[in-house]
Amino acid sequence: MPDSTPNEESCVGSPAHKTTPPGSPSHRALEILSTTPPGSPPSLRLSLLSLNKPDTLKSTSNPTSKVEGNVFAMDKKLRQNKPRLLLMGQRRSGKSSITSVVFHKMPPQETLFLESTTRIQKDSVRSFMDFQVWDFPGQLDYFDPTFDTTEIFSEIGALVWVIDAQDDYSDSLNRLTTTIINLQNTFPHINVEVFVHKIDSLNEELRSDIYQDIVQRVNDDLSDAGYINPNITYHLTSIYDHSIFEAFSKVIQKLIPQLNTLENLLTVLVNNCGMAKAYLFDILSKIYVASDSGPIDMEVYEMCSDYIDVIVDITDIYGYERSHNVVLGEQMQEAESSVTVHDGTMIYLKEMNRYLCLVSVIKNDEARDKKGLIDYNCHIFQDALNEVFARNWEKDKAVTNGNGEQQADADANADAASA
Ligand SMILES: Nc1nc2c(ncn2[C@@H]2O[C@H](COP(=O)(O)OP(=O)(O)OP(=O)(O)O)[C@@H](O)[C@H]2O)c(=O)[nH]1
Repeated sequence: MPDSTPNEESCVGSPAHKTTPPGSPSHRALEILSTTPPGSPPSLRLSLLSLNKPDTLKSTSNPTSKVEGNVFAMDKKLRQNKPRLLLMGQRRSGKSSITSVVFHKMPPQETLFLESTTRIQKDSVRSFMDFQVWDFPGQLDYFDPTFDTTEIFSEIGALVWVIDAQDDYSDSLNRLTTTIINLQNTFPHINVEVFVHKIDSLNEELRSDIYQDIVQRVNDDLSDAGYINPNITYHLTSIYDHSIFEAFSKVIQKLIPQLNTLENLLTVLVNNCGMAKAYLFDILSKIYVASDSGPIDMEVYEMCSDYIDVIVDITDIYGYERSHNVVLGEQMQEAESSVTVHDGTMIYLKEMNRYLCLVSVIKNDEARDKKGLIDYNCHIFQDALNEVFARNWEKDKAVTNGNGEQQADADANADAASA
């Protein structure tokens, strides 16, 4: 199983120097572009301290019943283990294409040559959060007594049901509702995410009709079976545009316990820097982990997502090899880049750690002229972010000598082997 972790060495190091160290008087920099009263402490840190508490999947009810026991087990396992995304649906609906495009950078056209999946394909994704993606063969009946359904569904983060919108989807809907009904007894809290897929060749009107039809039929079937307001989210997707990344982002975000914290941090950053929008992206998959509280503009999102490709491509060609054991001294370790496009909009990208990068859009003239300040604020944001995740890779980073990196790689290989 390939390790989908982005390679730290593929990042471009900016020749710029680190700005004023935290704790210096210019900590007030955050306030210069903001309405925060002078002298306030950095609000990013305050947000972090007040919000950095796991707040999902808590249950105080009696764990003796089977269902409640499962909720507890899921809660515990999701925190300790890698949550699983199960990709299910009919044959040729596009499941393997989705994992190949999102997690393996396969160009969409090449999915035409993918062979049908015959056994469960398990991908282990190592990133800001480790998770697994299980691609099920379309014909598999996982409620067959020979399958251990508890084993399959117990550590599940989300069930992603892929429907080919260009085909007759009646059978797929029947299987979907049967699956949900079967799971209701043992795992009632599972997130079901329905991808109404292959919408690229459908016009707007047809997309909307098919979407409505699917939602209606699933709701009707489930309410006939006695389930009102099932926990299902629908997404219109295609591997030929950004919609599949957008949909996967939404699925992954539900699994991040720190999502509220991240969104608050980004909102503070955006407000203080005069940014129009900011996204925190997973560099390898281009899934966005969080964004500020402003509305999502697909055009801006696509621009930010494309910009990551530009930087990663340039890095592949011109980036330098970083030796694990060399101290970089004053030089910034993070990639950083900005470009101003035809309408004066600035796109600003900054690597946050080996997995995540911040991409923001700045339209405000005053803000654009104060890039040094934005750099500084992003450093504060970076510190806060790394505290939120407080992960092993940060410990590795701190160990600039010794074998920290090799140990991390060994861990990665061990994980991949066991997956
Ligand atoms: N037009 C279009 N075709 C797609 C899209 N996604 C996948 N396909 C095509 O759908 C076909 C089947 O895709 P697969 O990914 O192999 O389907 P699968 O669900 O994994 O199939 P099984 O392995 O048999 O279960 C391929 O020819 C893909 O190129 C999409 O978004 N739009």
